[in-house]
Amino acid sequence: MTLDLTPGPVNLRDFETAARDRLDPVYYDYFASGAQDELTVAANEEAFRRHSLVPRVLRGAGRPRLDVTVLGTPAAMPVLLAPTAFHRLAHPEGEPATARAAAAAGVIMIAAMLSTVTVEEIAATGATLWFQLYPQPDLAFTGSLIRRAEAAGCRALVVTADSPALGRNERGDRNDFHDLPAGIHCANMGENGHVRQVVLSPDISWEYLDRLRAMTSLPILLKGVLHPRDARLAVEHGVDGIVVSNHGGRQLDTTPASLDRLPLIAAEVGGRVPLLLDGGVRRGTDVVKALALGATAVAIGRPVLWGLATGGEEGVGRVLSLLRAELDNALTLCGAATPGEVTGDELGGILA
Ligand SMILES: Cc1cc2nc3c(=O)[nH]c(=O)nc-3n(C[C@H](O)[C@H](O)[C@H](O)COP(=O)(O)O)c2cc1C
Ligand SMILES: CCCCC(=O)C(=O)O
Repeated sequence: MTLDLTPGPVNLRDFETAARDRLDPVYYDYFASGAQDELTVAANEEAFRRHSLVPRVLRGAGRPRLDVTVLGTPAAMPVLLAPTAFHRLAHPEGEPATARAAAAAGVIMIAAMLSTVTVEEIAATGATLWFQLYPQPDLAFTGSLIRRAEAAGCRALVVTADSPALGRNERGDRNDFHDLPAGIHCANMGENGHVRQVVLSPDISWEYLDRLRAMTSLPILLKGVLHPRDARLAVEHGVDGIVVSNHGGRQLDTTPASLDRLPLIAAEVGGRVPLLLDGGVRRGTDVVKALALGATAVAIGRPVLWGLATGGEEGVGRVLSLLRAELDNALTLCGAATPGEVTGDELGGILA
């Protein structure tokens, strides 16, 4: 017997390296890549580096509490699992393994419409779920998905608005990766023995959103907002929350970092609805910066996939516990007692 003394991943970036070592390179590229030159992918992480945190001292704040409630859903920390498609490409157990880890960590998982296991089976893990929807032009079908998500116990609907078409992914082109492998399919899209194609439609409009609003009493979040005027329109159209996001740089390349849009959107929305932010969150300090700039919570996409690819449920659990420990440490060092207490006052200037 050999004793394995390798420490294993100690932060979220280490998990990417570990996952790359294990994954089929084609699937690694699918998860890691962004659109075209991947400028936005890089910008998302870079934006966090440009901000500094200025701690307050001697506040006697005690150990911070990390729990939050977002649109009525309690969570153990202000970090959600962003919706990401096709978890069975990362691990044979797929989304249920992710969901079990989310449940153990007490965090909200946004289940992707394009999951490789049905929303009912993901919900059977007992995880707290929200459901992400790509609005389908077929409203009746969209309605049936919403009914299923509601029946499965999902507590909010996250409508992805940044995908009137698929972004141009050149790593996928180089790898000729355009179809799921045999045995893996979009499980929620099954209908009378065949699997429906997902439609990403440029015809979806605010009017469609009004129809969705009338179809469910679940809170609706609009995901993929970068322009303050769209944030205002979203509020006017009765949306309950906004996810400031550029889809992890996978849709329109050269969009600004989502973090850089957050203050503008926070100013426009003025606290009328909670804001979530995703894109490039890799550190507890990143979470604090997003909170300081106006987010109620953040979501992480790729790090969850790296955890899943590396160690299934345990890997995702480790990613979540590392980020939790980092957030706890960062809040403590900032002198903050709760996530809600972090304000712009805690944030230094832009260094770049
Ligand atoms: C492999 C992959 C698949 C994704 N699938 C979806 C999806 O099905 N629906 C969606 O709204 N966003 C999807 N996203 C975007 C994420 O929800 C999120 O916006 C993004 O990953 C956040 O950036 P991060 O990966 O830097 O944390 C996907 C992202 C990745 C990396
Ligand atoms: C057809 C959409 C694919 C899932 C997705 O959103 C992504 O890979 O970014």
